[in-house]
Amino acid sequence: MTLSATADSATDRQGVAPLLEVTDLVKHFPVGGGLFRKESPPVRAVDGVSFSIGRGETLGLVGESGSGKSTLGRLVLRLLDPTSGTVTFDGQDITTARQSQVKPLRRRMQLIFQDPVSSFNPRMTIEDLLMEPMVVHGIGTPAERKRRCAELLDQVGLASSALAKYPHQFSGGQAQRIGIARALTTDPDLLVCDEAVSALDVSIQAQVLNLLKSIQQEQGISYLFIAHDLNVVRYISDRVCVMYLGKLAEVGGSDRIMADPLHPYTQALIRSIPAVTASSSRVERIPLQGEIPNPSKPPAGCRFHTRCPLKFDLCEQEEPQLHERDGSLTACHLYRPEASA
Ligand SMILES: Nc1ncnc2c1ncn2[C@@H]1O[C@H](COP(=O)(O)OP(=O)(O)OP(=O)(O)O)[C@@H](O)[C@H]1O
Repeated sequence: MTLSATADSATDRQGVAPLLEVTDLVKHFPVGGGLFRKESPPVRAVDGVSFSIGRGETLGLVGESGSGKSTLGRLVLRLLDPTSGTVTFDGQDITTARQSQVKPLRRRMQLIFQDPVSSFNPRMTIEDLLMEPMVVHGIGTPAERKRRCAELLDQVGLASSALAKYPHQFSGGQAQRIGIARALTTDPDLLVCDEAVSALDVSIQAQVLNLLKSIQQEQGISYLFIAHDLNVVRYISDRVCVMYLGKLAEVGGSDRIMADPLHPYTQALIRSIPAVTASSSRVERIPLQGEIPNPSKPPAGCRFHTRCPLKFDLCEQEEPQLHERDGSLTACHLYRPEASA
């Protein structure tokens, strides 16, 4: 049986419609061209991806640099227009909606990214920065907005004295807390966290991840949590999508993916995580061999076959579909139903 990634959707697990449903999403970026130059094949950044996110669920999205994670996150927020496919948010197709229809939805979907300070106007105080989204979306009276700024800073663990300061006066971890507070100003249902803790020290990472978890418990927000670090993704996610060169390689519960990865790419990602062995205190890791191929000219058949230690003839000829196996979905010919029959 071949299934789309929505087959293990939040609808099945929770009995209610998922908050977000992504179906066959494609984003190709045109390259080159011009008056005298031949147009090159487009960059196939996202190439037919389907998944869903339930209410209050965290879906992790992991893969090497260049696998298409950020593009996917921006498509979900309609910061980019897709080449084809649909994104449905709370029952509404946002891919075909006009920008005027998207604006009220955007209030309910916010982005947290790696370097919040670079997006902040350095001449604005933290209070002004927190006020801004509320003003743009017409939320509250000036007095209510002021009160909300102080509440939000408290929620993210910062003193209200921070309101009068400027972005450069904060450490990386504090700046990310401000980024989270700013994202919460519009009371969103979905946060897309794009490498939100990647630039932080490990101990600070854990504090910010715990903050995100506690906010989720209090407010029931859903997260699409994007990171290249599988350890970080595992810590915060209920389910994990493993992405390779614009496609999903594997989708499953985060504990299952870590304990029993099926796809050779997921296995290689896990082996590349630094680990302390029992016999020595040395950190050992087996880095992934080879480079991720050019997304303008992805390999035929399975996109991972050029780096896969388990490849066989079919892998070079036929593109594997996502198949259900042990409660997960895996796009690998090793697990096609005929292979196990
Ligand atoms: N605007 C664009 N125009 C052309 N190519 C793009 C554009 N944005 C992204 N790409 C390309 O699309 C591919 C996927 O990029 P994307 O940033 O989504 O990957 P990623 O997995 O998030 O990697 P990283 O962690 O390095 O950001 C890359 O080859 C990238 O160069």
